Amino acid sequence: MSGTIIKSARNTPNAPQDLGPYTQSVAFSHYNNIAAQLPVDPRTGKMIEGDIQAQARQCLTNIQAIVQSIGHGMEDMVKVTLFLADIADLDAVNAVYREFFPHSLPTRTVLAVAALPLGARVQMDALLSNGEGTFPQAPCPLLKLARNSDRAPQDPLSSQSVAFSHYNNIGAQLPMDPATGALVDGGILEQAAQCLRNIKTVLESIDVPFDDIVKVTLYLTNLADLDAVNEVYTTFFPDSAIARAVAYLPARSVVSAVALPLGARVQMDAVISHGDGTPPQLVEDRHNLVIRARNTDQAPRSPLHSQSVAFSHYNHLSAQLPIDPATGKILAGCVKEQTAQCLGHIKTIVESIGHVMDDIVKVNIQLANIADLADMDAIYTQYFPAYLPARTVIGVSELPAGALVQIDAVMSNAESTPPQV
Ligand SMILES: CC(=[NH2+])C(=O)[O-]
Repeated sequence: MSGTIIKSARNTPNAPQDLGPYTQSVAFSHYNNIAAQLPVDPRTGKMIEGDIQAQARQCLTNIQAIVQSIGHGMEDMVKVTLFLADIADLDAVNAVYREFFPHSLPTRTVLAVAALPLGARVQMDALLSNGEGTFPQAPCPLLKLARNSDRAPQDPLSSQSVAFSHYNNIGAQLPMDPATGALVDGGILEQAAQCLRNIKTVLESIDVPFDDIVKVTLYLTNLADLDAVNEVYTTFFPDSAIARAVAYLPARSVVSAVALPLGARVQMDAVISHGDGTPPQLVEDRHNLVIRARNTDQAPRSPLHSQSVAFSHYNHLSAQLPIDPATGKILAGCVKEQTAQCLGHIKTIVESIGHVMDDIVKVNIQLANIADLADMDAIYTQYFPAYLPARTVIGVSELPAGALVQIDAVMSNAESTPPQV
């Protein structure tokens, strides 16, 4: 599809530019993907001195500088993901976070991870609404819709769902009972079921079917819980008779967190197709909504997710582990070989649906050892020689079967799926 897609990849000197091979913001269609921001002062290119609040303020100042450099404001934010080195820092970060979102709260996902680049204590990435669009969309005034329901857990610092254009974003749902505001009793099975029930409740509150989910990210504090979570997951997906008939499963990524808010063992966030859109799309468009889930035998298949799920002008790719196609097992090799294997799978999936790597707008990378970052980058840049997507890198405590790296991606989808407006 290269050549028909016009992405807008932009950098400003008012935010850090040279911390890795990424573009600060990559806009396509009605969304703009903001690369993870570290607490680095753009004037020195170095981590700032200071406590966790100073670090949080610098991350948000960098995001604000990027957003303002492209004519937007923080009120246009749809989603923020907040990565902490220590979950105990959350209250301190929240106090700063609130200052940057006085009026309109994006959805939010919070997790503590094993390590962040440069030894930072905090990092944040973001998704921005992009009403002006990129070619082939014409600029038009669009409304962002942030909605909350009393029937799902309330979070004073996150909207439950923020819809814009043809997508809706659901903030991370903890296994919280909305009636008590506390975690549900029980173990991982009960917690996983409550996360999914909360997502379902949020969707019902805005009259959106569960199978309109295109991507789910699971955050687990212990990967040994994954089989139990999957057991519950498959009782929720597919949901409707139509989705069961085609065995529809959203794209999916699993992230190993060191800790989650409230001491939860699991949380989940989701990206939703939004057939009715926000104005000027028509509610009637919902009836023509097409979600295109695709798999190729040339890349690892899973009974738990589709390799790629396209809707409207975006396509979501499931996280790719460095699975060796010859053995079906994690490639026995160093991080460079494993990175090439993950990106090789992504390239195969991308090409199987008629796209090229340059159509990718955002990449998320999990490293088992953050010290592998430079080696991973050495391979990464070979896959993006001409243009660099926005990007987020985290160090995780664990990856399945001892893998060293896992990578997922979001891709522009200029051909679109109906409704085409
Ligand atoms: C710092 C960052 N966003 C990256 O991808 O290396």
